[in-house]
Amino acid sequence: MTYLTPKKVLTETGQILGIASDHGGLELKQEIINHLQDSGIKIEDLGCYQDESVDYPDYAEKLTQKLVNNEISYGILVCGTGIGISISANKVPGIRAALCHDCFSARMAREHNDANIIALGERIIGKGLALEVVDTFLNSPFGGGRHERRVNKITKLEQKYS
Ligand SMILES: O=C[C@H](O)[C@H](O)[C@H](O)COP(=O)(O)O
Repeated sequence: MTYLTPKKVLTETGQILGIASDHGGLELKQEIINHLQDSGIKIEDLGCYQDESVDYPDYAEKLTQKLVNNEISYGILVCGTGIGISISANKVPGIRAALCHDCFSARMAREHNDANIIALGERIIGKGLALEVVDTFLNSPFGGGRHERRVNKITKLEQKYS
């Protein structure tokens, strides 16, 4: 079985990519939105919209709810480190949020883990690399095969402990 990249899914079907951040990720969120503007991908910005201090679990929830309701197909989350917002997102069944600050991790997150969200930390990564990491995530298909068996086991763990 061959799998499509997130970018192909999003551009060929018109499905939506969600993006959200807390105040610590606000600037990088905007840079990512600007970068993807001419990519043919429809983006929904779920906030935050101002630099006043907010709580990252609230924005992880806004985005993950849309994903589990099939209103968006993939997501990008940004906070200061990417840690809090990815931990929060991964509490939601069906979410596989991968914190990635390099292109190899971004590719593996898709190929091996079928991640549906990439998380980044604005206080950790520069804009140039962050945009390449996002592009790598969007252009990497799931590998299937042995990885599918393992991803199915992640789902089983969620079912067992929820
Ligand atoms: O993991 C958490 C994130 O990095 C937050 O963006 C960070 O904790 C916010 O910190 P502060 O309230 O000091 O801006």
